[in-house]
Amino acid sequence: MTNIKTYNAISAKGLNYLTTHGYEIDTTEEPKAILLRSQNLHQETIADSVRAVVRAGAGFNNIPVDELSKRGIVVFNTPGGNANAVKELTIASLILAARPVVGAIGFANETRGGDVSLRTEVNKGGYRGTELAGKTLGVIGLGNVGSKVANTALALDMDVIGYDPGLNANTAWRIDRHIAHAKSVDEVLQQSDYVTVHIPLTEKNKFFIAADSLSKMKPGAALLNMSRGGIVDDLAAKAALDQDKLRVYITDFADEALFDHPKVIITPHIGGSTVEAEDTSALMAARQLDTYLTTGNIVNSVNYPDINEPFVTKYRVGIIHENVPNMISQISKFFGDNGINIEQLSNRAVGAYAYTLVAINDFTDEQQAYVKTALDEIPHVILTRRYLNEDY
Ligand SMILES: NC(=O)C1=CN([C@@H]2O[C@H](COP(=O)(O)OP(=O)(O)OC[C@H]3O[C@@H](n4cnc5c(N)ncnc54)[C@H](O)[C@@H]3O)[C@@H](O)[C@H]2O)C=CC1
Ligand SMILES: O=C(O)CCC(=O)C(=O)O
Repeated sequence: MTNIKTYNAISAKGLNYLTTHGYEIDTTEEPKAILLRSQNLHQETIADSVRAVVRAGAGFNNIPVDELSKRGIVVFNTPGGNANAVKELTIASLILAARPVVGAIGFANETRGGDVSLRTEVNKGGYRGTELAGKTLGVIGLGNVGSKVANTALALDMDVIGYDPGLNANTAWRIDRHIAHAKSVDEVLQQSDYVTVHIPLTEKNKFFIAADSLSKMKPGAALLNMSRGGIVDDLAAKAALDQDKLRVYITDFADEALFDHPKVIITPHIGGSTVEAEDTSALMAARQLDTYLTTGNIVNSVNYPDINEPFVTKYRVGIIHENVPNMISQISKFFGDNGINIEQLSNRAVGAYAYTLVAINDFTDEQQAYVKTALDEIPHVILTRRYLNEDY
């Protein structure tokens, strides 16, 4: 039985997939993998037995990716699995930023007793809002979430301007042609009545929206942060609200500094909390994990290159190594020197790391035992795993 350690409430869809594929869940003993949502893994000890960590979700700033990469542990996420849920909360937040719905609900509840209808009709003037139609929405980060938010805002008759220097040929097509592409963040900040950020929390993106950027925003603009605490400098946002520069700040990340502020709406990190998003993300996570542990194929890794090839031989050896010259020739020479014929060899690199997947048919028990230890002796090899094709 292969043990998977889980953290957080993982949807039964994902857990059932794993149990029906022969895994045991939530056993802390020698786990082969970890499946989690927002648990802070930076504070956990990760067992030597772990070969993969899967984040059922998009953001992976809660995972010590650099440390795990050095140990040969593949880290996955589930891109797009919860994007629609975050899009819908962002659209709801846009409406909450335009119309004082939260205050109006409170007011309606306070009018109980006496002639309720008269009391609401006479006093409702304080709850007048504005319309989104005709206003400009600036979207920073046009990935899975941001592209959906931008496209949907067009349907609300907003003008939309987006900024994402990381777009490529595969991701750019998702964005409606009516969305203006800004060349700089400043362009977005200066032109938008509403600014929404949909970028990952990385070293570079820490306090991406701080005092300087807030000062470039249109007076009376609204700011939305459904991405992560730490991407917006909350203290700077609070100061901008207090100085009437920013009209409203809506964030999905609670912060002591923001509680009870009349111009702030806080939700408790519920962007991805829908039944559909939790099911989709957990199922994606479970499938990616099972695929890696049984075939060596890597899909949606955030620290190693993806290799996804049909498993048509009896065996495979997956070799995680540093991205340095001469690795492929050393690996193929190793197999040749040990009389093992390579049917296919796939290799890809990303950043400092590379992955080589070697497909084999004739592989004696003796050769397998030797490869398991000796391959790791090649300098710059981090970890090797052998895969058996049960269907061969
Ligand atoms: N509130 C919640 O429950 C959820 C929050 N999130 C957060 O939202 C973030 C985005 O999610 P996805 O769209 O699914 O990720 P994604 O990876 O599909 O898209 C992120 C985009 O941001 C762009 N980007 C990165 N740095 C940038 C910068 N400095 N300026 C402009 N663009 C930049 C990238 O090029 C990429 O296109 C996640 O990293 C996560 O932190 C995601 C899902 C749920
Ligand atoms: O509901 C969750 O697991 C958090 C979702 C999230 O923040 C993410 O996917 O990045």
